[in-house]
Amino acid sequence: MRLRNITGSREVIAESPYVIREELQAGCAGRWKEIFDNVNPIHIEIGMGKGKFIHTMAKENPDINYVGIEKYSSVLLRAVQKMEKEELPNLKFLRMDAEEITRVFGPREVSRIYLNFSDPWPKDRHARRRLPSREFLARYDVILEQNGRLEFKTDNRALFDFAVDELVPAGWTASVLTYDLHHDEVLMQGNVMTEYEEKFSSLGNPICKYVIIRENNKTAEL
Ligand SMILES: C[S@@+](CC[C@H](N)C(=O)[O-])C[C@H]1O[C@@H](n2cnc3c(N)ncnc32)[C@H](O)[C@@H]1O
Repeated sequence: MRLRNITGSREVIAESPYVIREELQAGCAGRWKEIFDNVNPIHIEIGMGKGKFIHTMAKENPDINYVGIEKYSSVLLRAVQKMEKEELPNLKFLRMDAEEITRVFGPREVSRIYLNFSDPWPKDRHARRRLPSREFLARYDVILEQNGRLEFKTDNRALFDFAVDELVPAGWTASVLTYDLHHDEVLMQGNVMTEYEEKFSSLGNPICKYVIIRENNKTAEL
């Protein structure tokens, strides 16, 4: 998702108490419990778009800290605007490219990562930009705690097949996998719909999902 560039979006974002300013991001690694002022688990969504999913999750789960990550300020602006009448101390946003994620989160600092309807980057030469690619899995390996969890859902079957194929070379194994989430009574329990999920499921597209519990990540051996 890339909205037309909105003049002033960077300035509005910088003023929001929900957004960690870009010049402060590198100083967050290893300090997230201090930032939230509690020891609750940290769950992050990478590529949050306009933020419906993470906003709902933060409201429903006050004992979990949420960090939403979005690359484009024009998109993040929409999430920030929704927060103007809200008070959610367990939610923060970062405007950044997730390629830099190990700069902003320390080893084992994150309990759960959500990838929802990630951009497909259909050209082969762009495969490493896909958020469930092996290059990104290696980054997630560093920041996820032992027994941390990665959840990925999409309606794009080609991207999902790619994501599943990337698991073995990265040394990961899916604990749960479905090609039709919305017809799976068990997995649908507690499912929070994202903006893209609402849009594409209403068109009749089946939603694929995998869940991974990461038992033997590299940082777990530190
Ligand atoms: C297709 S949208 C999905 C939005 C939302 N997760 C949903 O399901 O409705 C993907 C979002 O991921 C963001 N994104 C893509 N690559 C990213 C990256 N490397 N770092 C941070 N955000 C990224 C895009 O800007 C876009 O807003």
